[in-house]
Amino acid sequence: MSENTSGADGIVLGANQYGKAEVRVVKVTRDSARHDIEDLSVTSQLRGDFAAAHLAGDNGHVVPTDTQKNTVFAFARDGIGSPEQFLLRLSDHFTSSFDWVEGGRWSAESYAWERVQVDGRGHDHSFVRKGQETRTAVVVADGAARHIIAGLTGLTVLKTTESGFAGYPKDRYTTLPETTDRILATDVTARWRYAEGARDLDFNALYADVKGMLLEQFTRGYSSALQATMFDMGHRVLAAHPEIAEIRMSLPNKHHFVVDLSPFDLDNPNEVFLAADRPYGLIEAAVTREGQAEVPQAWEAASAFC
Ligand SMILES: O=c1[nH]c(=O)c2[nH]c(=O)[nH]c2[nH]1
Repeated sequence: MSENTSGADGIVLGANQYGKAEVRVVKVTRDSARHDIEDLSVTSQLRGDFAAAHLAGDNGHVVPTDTQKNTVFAFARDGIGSPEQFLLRLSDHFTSSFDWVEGGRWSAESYAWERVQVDGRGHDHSFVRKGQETRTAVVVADGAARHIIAGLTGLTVLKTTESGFAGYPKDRYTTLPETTDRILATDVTARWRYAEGARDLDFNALYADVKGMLLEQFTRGYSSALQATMFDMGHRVLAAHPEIAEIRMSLPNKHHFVVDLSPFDLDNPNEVFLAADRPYGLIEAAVTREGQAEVPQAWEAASAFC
């Protein structure tokens, strides 16, 4: 019986990974009376030779998920710095400590806090959760290679004009009226992959800059479709940042329908809308660089195993 075959019936173990999911770690830095806080949900997953555990009940290679969780807390003792650096450190630790760990996937969500304002000044040790987006990071280790994907999700934006949708094909099922003045609203989910070999970047500064560019580009000019606005947002980021190889976005088109107020003898010059929650358009694309090699294994791991 080969190592990954369960028997003579030809049924074999396929790709696998395992670890601890959603380790909620909060690090307070308290070198002075003015504290800082970092708040993460970290997932650690190991890949390598774990066939014996699945096929023979032999746990000799199974670094417990409990140990993976403990390692997250122990490493946080030294500070987190940026989610990307923290995940890189975890990836280096597990792949160098255990011969049979050939790679893995380490991901994090991070939640931003800001100081409570008291008398016009940010409080030393009281914080209020920032209600905007969640920052995301994924490090995939594949032998010596490290794929780093940063991102954000839940960045809700809306513009009340300078958006339209016209010029589309019509068939017998088309009822949508063309418009040159509509609300454009979406929840931005974006992930961007750093170029190979990028390890020592200022990931926090890059994150702030990319988020700012996505927001600013959303405001700019007339949007002929969410597709065009999405491409412009991605283009802006890649043009400014050579260290970013590609960016992918998933944008729900959160429809706002003008309500017909004529039954009440009222006009409605684009002022009263029904904000529909579903169905919604879903506009997704990658913005990348011509001639650049694709790295499907990094993206496969960015979202989920299955
Ligand atoms: O920006 C848009 N893109 C579409 O593809 C589309 N389709 C649709 O019905 N409305 C819109 N709006």
